[in-house]
Amino acid sequence: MSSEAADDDFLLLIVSSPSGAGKTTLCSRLRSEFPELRFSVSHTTRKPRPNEVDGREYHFVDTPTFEQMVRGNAFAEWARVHGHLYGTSLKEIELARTTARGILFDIDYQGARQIRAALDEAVCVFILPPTMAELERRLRGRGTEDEQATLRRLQNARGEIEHYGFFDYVIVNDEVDRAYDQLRAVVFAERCRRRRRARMCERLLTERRSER
Ligand SMILES: Nc1ncnc2c1ncn2[C@@H]1O[C@H](COP(=O)(O)OP(=O)(O)OP(=O)(O)O)[C@@H](O)[C@H]1O
Ligand SMILES: Nc1nc2c(ncn2[C@@H]2O[C@H](COP(=O)(O)O)[C@@H](O)[C@H]2O)c(=O)[nH]1
Repeated sequence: MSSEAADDDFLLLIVSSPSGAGKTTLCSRLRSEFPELRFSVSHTTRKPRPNEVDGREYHFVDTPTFEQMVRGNAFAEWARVHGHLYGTSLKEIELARTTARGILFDIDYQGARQIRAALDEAVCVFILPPTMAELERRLRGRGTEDEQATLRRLQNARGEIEHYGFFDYVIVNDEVDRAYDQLRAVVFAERCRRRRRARMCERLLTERRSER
């Protein structure tokens, strides 16, 4: 994974949160508004939920397949999260670099740290629930996990929130429209980073008088 090859305009946007805080909801809005950001489809050993499609939400694989990919250095990052394996393949990032203006990762803090270690320009956003009680209400309300998995995710939430200091931006998802406004503002602000404008500045500087 080379960051030198990166186009200076290419945005690597990582969105993380404790389970149930609302990052999938917010990322799906981002994907509609910014189709030029390619969503990174992770591999996971978790079983698909009823509405999930292989290749769309995740590449669903069994544990031996995932472990073989780890041994083959196929992942840019991978981690065990809530008892399952999840990973971002190098191929996902390469595909985004050749077909899109950026990549959107919905990954946990462990993955965010690994991507950032390899690609320093990655922008990391942490989504928080307004309260722990609301987190539980949302997770239970979604109804996708059984009781044991729900408790595990709720128990892991505190340990995840402890990593807030790593992130560049923290957004409290109290009211979804307000939280989304803040997330899209991050995209607009990051697009204006000086390093993403270097090519534009250089072009202006080399423009000849007659071209004005
Ligand atoms: N601001 C909000 N107010 C109320 N409910 C919300 C809000 N944001 C999201 N939700 C709801 O909370 C539930 C969890 O949201 P979502 O699935 O987006 O969480 P997540 O962070 O992606 O969780 P996971 O990490 O488990 O995938 C969903 O039912 C979603 O509709
Ligand atoms: N480190 C990684 N974490 C990932 C990846 N894909 C998803 N995730 C995170 O796992 C949890 C649970 O997701 P769920 O879909 O089972 O609810 C959540 O925090 C995701 O962000 C990945 O490739 N690497």
